[in-house]
Amino acid sequence: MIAIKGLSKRYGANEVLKSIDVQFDKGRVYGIVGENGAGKTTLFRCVAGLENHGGEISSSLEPLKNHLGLLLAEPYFFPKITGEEYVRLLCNARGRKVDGIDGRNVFDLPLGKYASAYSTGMKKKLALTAILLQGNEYFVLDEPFNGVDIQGNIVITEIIRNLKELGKTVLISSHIFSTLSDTCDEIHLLSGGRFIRSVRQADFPVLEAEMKQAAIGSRIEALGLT
Ligand SMILES: Nc1ncnc2c1ncn2[C@@H]1O[C@H](COP(=O)(O)OP(=O)(O)OP(=O)(O)O)[C@@H](O)[C@H]1O
Repeated sequence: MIAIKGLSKRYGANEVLKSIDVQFDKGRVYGIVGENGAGKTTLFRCVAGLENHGGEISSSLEPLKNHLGLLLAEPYFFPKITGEEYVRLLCNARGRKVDGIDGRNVFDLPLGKYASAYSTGMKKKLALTAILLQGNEYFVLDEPFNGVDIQGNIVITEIIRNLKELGKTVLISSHIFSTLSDTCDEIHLLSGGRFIRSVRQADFPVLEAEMKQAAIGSRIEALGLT
């Protein structure tokens, strides 16, 4: 469980998160949606302990950052480190030995090659593999499906379902509604620094319809296409 109370974050005059209160429970998958710049990544970075912020973030396993795997939307890798070395480095940081790494290479990555030379999708798969093998309890996945091939997306969807069954807590952001409705128990809509809508599975179609209506409105007519 992760409990967030009065979370606020500003960059200079830009107040990105405004006193957010929310709880993320064990064995549940949460989707975070919101338009570009709404603050999803900022929220995730705060949860992962990468940003100073107002308010409190606590968890049933402390310190939270030692049990949390963060998948960044654009993972960065130091040059001259192979995929295998990266996975081992992250696992060692948690005092975890990785045996039979080749057998656990679910995305068939070229682990002997430099990670910095991987494609965008391969980098994401590598970063995800590493946080999975770390044996985390909490997973914060910023746009995990974006840039990943169809097979990879299918595997990631199954992995998320598996994490839920194992009782892990998973937060995901995505700009593709179906990826969230396939995996999440709840979806929170972030706007103006707050969660303005929080819906459970049964109401996902309602939320999707609302967001579609708000997105399209009369914009297409305004284009005056003929
Ligand atoms: N390091 C930073 N310094 C200053 N402003 C920042 C910084 N990081 C993010 N911001 C600002 O915070 C706001 C939220 O950004 P954030 O990246 O969290 O949004 P997001 O919801 O993840 O967007 P997207 O869907 O485009 O990825 C934006 O206005 C952004 O410009």
